[in-house]
Amino acid sequence: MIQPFPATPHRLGLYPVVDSLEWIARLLDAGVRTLQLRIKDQPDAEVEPIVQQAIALGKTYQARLFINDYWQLAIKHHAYGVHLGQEDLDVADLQAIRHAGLRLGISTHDDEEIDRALAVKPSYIALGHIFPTQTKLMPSSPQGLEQLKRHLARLENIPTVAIGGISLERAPAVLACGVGSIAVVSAITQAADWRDATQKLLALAGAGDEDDD
Ligand SMILES: Cc1ncc(COP(=O)(O)OP(=O)(O)O)c(N)n1
Ligand SMILES: Cc1nc(C(=O)O)sc1CCOP(=O)(O)O
Ligand SMILES: [Mg+2]
Repeated sequence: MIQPFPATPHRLGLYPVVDSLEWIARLLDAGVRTLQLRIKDQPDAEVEPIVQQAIALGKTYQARLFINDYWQLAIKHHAYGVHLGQEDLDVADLQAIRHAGLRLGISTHDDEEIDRALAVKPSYIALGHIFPTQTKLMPSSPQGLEQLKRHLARLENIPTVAIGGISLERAPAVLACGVGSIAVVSAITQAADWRDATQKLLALAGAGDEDDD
């Protein structure tokens, strides 16, 4: 029988996804407690010191820092968790991640991908992209809120994260669907006032259910 990945709080709250140590530091200082370091397609040697420092910072704030893609570095430096996409599932050593005690989040974009993700018994399932996004070139169409609701109905027993085009204005409608977390990039990193945007998003989504970590 497949062992489940370690649990996260059921509601992960506001979940910024950022690409630098500077962003990690300022968001932790602003009260964010679930976040992701997402650096794309760089050599491990360049990424390793950033991953290492980000993990150390996350621990200082007792935050839930997920490392995107670089699962070996996440294991080596004892991250809270790893986030993987469907293609990553083809190559990552899930057993090694599980044995190391890291949480695992998995991206999904349709029913088939949800089936595949559930079979791995991850810590959370991400559902995207909900709205059009400028941040990443997506091969699929936006799912919209009705599709999100449909997915959530079958995912009551696992933490869920919505991602893709979630702005401050759209966040209340996404959260009203019952999802436990909203992952955002541009709503914070492209905001005219990132601190104000972060506080407003934290007020809407919360920082996560710290008590049941
Ligand atoms: C919370 C969250 N959801 C989805 C993604 C996308 O992950 P992936 O499909 O692996 O694509 P890249 O981010 O690696 O381009 C994510 N990073 N975080
Ligand atoms: C990194 C990523 N993954 C997605 C998915 O659907 O899997 S959407 C996305 C980008 C999200 O950025 P923004 O909040 O700026 O739209
Ligand atoms: Mg990935």
